[in-house]
Amino acid sequence: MNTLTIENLTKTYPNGVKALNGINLKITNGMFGLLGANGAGKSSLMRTIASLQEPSEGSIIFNEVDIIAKPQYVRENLGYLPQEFGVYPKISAEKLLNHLAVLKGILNKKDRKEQVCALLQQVNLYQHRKKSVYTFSGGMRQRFGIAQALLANPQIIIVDEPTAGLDPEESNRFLNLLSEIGENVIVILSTHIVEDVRNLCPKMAILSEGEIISQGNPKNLVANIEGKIWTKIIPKGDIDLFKKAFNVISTKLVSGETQIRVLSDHKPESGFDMINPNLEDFYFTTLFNHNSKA
Ligand SMILES: Nc1ncnc2c1ncn2[C@@H]1O[C@H](COP(=O)(O)OP(=O)(O)OP(=O)(O)O)[C@@H](O)[C@H]1O
Repeated sequence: MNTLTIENLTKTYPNGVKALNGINLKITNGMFGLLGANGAGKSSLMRTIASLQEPSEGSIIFNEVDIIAKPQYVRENLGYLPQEFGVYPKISAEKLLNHLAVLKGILNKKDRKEQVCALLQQVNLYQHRKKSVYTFSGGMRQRFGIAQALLANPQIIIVDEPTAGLDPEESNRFLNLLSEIGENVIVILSTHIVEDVRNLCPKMAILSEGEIISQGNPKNLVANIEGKIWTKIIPKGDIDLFKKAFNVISTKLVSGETQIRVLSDHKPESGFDMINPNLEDFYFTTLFNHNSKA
């Protein structure tokens, strides 16, 4: 069993932005979802775990090794798919993966060839192996990204916002691939897409303004708000009135009509219907409660 223990992790950038503020997390094998809005600090946390930057305070222990003191240990065991992969050189996918495998320390030519071939097959890019990644679609690039992250059998895999910008079909394909990676390694999926976490992750945390404001099993978390989420279609111009009168956690357009969702222990007023909450409702409720405390 792999274990990643993060304690009191804080990151303040040189410009004074405190992107992480006292993060505590314990992550074991399986898929862990890290959910947060843009700017919440997800990439900062992922980069710090991947030892691409040092924290200002706190500790990260991976399998009993202090990886801030010994970043090499996590680097040897890590597969990382960053949010931005940068510019791809104009060489074939196969050559590029082979090159990345050398960088990952797979020096035996036969082993390397076997791994590159197996990974290209696993991510369904084998038939495109002679094409340059530069010519790939967004979904194909992300699948290539997973192939490079899986080189050298990593024990911890970090994928940062992997489905952003993918169309639904490509996104599904990518998530299916991710779910096949297995339960024997730690996979951290950082995303702002609630649906991705709901479908894939037995454990999750919500990050907001550099702090973990909730964590647990998605189903158990949603159970906490059962019977407390109410919905109503309202005239668009009345949003502010409802926001003043009730705990409006979210506003959505549904078939051109404005639907609000309200957090309340009892029916707010006539015209409201109780709904079965989903993870998105829990996410918005958590943000709402956090912001009203602030
Ligand atoms: N290198 C940096 N120098 C200064 N500030 C930074 C740096 N990187 C991130 N930030 C700031 O830290 C905060 C958290 O950013 P971060 O990229 O970690 O969030 P995120 O949740 O990954 O959001 P996004 O999905 O938009 O990247 C933001 O206010 C961002 O502007």
